[in-house]
Amino acid sequence: MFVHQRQGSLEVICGPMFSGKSEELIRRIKRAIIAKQKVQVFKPALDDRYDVSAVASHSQRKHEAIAVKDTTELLRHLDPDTQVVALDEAQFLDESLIPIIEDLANRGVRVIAGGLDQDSNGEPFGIMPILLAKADYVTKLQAICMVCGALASRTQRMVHTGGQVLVGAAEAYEARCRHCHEVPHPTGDRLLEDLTQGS
Ligand SMILES: Nc1ncnc2c1ncn2[C@@H]1O[C@H](COP(=O)(O)OP(=O)(O)O)[C@@H](O)[C@H]1O
Ligand SMILES: Cc1cn([C@H]2C[C@H](O)[C@@H](COP(=O)(O)O)O2)c(=O)[nH]c1=O
Ligand SMILES: [Zn+2]
Repeated sequence: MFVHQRQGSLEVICGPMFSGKSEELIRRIKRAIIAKQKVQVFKPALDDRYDVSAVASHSQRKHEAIAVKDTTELLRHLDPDTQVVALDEAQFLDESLIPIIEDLANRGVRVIAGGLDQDSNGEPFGIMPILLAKADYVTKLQAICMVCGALASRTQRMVHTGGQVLVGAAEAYEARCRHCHEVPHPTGDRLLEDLTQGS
C-alpha cells in the first residue's frame, strides 16, 4: 500500500551555549539546500554578536540569514513557496510566532528552530519551552563544562548584570555542568529546603 509521507514538522535543537546548536542548524540547512529545497533562514535582529545577517557559530561557521525584530517582520519576509524555515536564537522571538510555526508545519513546511532551553539561572527561556512541547523532533545538545570537563547542559553568566537577556559570547558566558553551575538565587534549592524543614 502506498503511504503518503507528509513533510511538515517542527524540529527543535536546544542546549546551553557552546553546545553546537548553530553548527547543527547550519548542517541541516546545508543538507536541505543540497536536497534542492527552498530554504529561508531567520534570526532575531537582537543577536548581532558575530554577524548581523548570518547565523554564526562560535567556531566561525556561518550561513546567511534574514535578521528580524519580531514575528510580524518574519511574516513579511516569508515566501509562500518556502519548504524549510530555519530559525536561530528562537528564545529571543515573541510568543506570536508559536501559531505561525504550527500553521507552517501543518501546511507541510519543515520548521527547524534552534535556541537556549535555559537561561543562565537555569530557568526556561522565552518561547523555548512551548516550542519543545510542540516539537515533533527534539535534539538536546551538550557542551563541555569549562570547570570540570564533564558534559554541560547549563550556561554560566560570568559578568554581574541583572536581567535575562545579555547578548554575548565567551567574554560573558561559560558552559557548565549541573554540579559546577552557580545560580545567584537557586529557586529549586530554596524550595527543597522549605520542604525538608516543613517535614
Ligand atoms: N565549552 C565548550 N564546549 C563545547 N564546544 C565549545 C566550548 N567552547 C567553545 N566551543 C566551540 O563552540 C562550537 C559550537 O558553537 P555553536 O554551534 O555556536 O554553539 P551554540 O549555538 O550551541 O552556542 C564548538 O564546535 C566548539 O568549537
Ligand atoms: C544563557 C543566556 C544567554 N543569553 C544570550 C547570549 C547569546 O547572545 C545568546 C545565546 O547564543 P548561543 O548561540 O546559544 O551561543 O543568548 C542571554 O541573553 N541570556 C542568558 O541567560
Ligand atoms: Zn562541571
